[in-house]
Amino acid sequence: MTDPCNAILALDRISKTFGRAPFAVKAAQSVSFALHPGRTLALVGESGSGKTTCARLVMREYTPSEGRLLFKGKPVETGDARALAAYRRSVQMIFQDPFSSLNPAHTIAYHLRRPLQLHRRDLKGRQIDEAVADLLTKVQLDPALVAPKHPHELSGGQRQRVNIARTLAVGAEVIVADEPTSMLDVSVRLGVLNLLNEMKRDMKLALLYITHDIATARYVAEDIIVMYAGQIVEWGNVNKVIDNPQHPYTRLLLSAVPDPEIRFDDPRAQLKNATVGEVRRLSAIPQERIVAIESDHFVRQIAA
Ligand SMILES: Nc1ncnc2c1ncn2[C@@H]1O[C@H](COP(=O)(O)OP(=O)(O)OP(=O)(O)O)[C@@H](O)[C@H]1O
Repeated sequence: MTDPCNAILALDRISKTFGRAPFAVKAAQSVSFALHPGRTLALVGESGSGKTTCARLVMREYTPSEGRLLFKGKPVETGDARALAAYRRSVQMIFQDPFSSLNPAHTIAYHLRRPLQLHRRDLKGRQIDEAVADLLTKVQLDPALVAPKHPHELSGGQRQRVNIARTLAVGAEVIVADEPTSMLDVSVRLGVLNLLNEMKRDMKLALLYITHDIATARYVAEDIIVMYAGQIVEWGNVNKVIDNPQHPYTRLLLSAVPDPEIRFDDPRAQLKNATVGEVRRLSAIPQERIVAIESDHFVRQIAA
């Protein structure tokens, strides 16, 4: 997973510390992972584990305290304005709240025309309207119905599809999706995840799917990393990690997924507070040692 060969984007031992000692928060500690075209990497962890910090590092909103960010094998240098502009086009983000990133004063057509005018200068006049229609069709929205509407006239799921279309308009090769369905009705979540899956497959996009919900990771991702207190504690092939979790924190996350076969008052559904506290305490201790369970499944050793 950390092998940057064939990776479009890679984090190489990146750390990010906020504040100064003794109040410093190590939000990311020597984090390494790689994204590949046509694959999804799920980044899973509970609130405060460092997921959003990783997303912001990938988006270059944060500068790493240590480590390197590689794009197509080369370090992304802050001094090179052209390379940085190309990077910002290629690496796009979809946010949790599909409304916040759309301007309520403008139509959906306007939201898609703007990036096309900026990034597809070869397109003129009617060609731009055709490209807008094409983008909306790609995200399974009816262009005639949706293009003239304003964001408030669409459902949450439709708005998220418009946001996905915008990343395509810019020419994204990498999409960072930070909890893209958590604010949507349950009934439309699957549709948006399916769309991301199709785009990954058909357009060879590399996806970083950030979620606190380990249960959805298997649905969209080939690879997974589990994060706690800024450290990646377990990673590898998504099925191997979920079917054979080795780190107590991964087991804790999986045990918190409700089992439809077990009622909440069943003792098997109760998490033991003392155990949970101990798992968290031990998992937060920085650990260098990594154990290979298989060639595509790794776990950070836990303090004894
Ligand atoms: N700008 C900042 N300044 C100081 N501390 C920060 C900052 N951003 C994040 N942190 C701290 O870094 C740690 C990781 O936060 P982060 O937002 O990355 O976690 P997260 O897993 O994305 O959580 P959530 O799902 O709630 O967004 C937390 O302890 C948080 O308080």
